[in-house]
Amino acid sequence: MTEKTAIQDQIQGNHCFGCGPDNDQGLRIKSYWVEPDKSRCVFTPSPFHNAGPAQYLNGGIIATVIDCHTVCSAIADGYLQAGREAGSGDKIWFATGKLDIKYLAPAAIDKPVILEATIVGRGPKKTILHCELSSDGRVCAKAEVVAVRVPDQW
Ligand SMILES: CC(C)(COP(=O)(O)OP(=O)(O)OC[C@H]1O[C@@H](n2cnc3c(N)ncnc32)[C@H](O)[C@@H]1OP(=O)(O)O)[C@@H](O)C(=O)NCCC(=O)NCCSC(=O)Cc1ccccc1
Repeated sequence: MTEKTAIQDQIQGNHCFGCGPDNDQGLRIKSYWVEPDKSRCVFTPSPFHNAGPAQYLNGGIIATVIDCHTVCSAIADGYLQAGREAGSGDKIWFATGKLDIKYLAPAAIDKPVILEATIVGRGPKKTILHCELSSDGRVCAKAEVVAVRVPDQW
């Protein structure tokens, strides 16, 4: 299930600030399946992504990369569950319904953060994921995300 092409590069028409290849001002994160139901993303912050203290990563950026990594994984999983290649045919689109984050430790601004998302539940209209964000070998945030299926014209 490990793929060389990022999930975001298989999905068409994504202008999202966090993950859209079509947003040239955005973070443009890239996510990859590493196991069935498990995806990974490495994001390298820029110095201006900092929190109040210059050495730490901003909490909103942390939320954005968790949101985008998990929702893109839900979208890619939607294609898998439908037995279709990601991005093929009618668009499968999910939106963030719930994003519940525990910030456990500060993440360094000058080190990559690693995100690992696991699909823990699927319903007809929603996918539930857990995500951990680590920096320098330490878990800095844990999240539960509910991604909700929305119409393709959403
Ligand atoms: C679509 C929805 C989230 C839910 O519509 P509804 O008509 O209410 O949905 P419906 O009643 O059909 O429920 C279906 C199932 O879902 C469940 N469930 C629902 N809500 C919640 C909840 N809050 N918490 C927990 N669960 C919830 C509900 O219980 C039900 O479960 P069931 O099947 O009974 O077990 C709507 O409130 C909305 O548009 N919100 C704004 C979303 C938005 O702007 N997000 C930010 C922008 S997107 C982004 O940035 C990411 C991105 C990146 C790249 C690319 C794409 C995306």
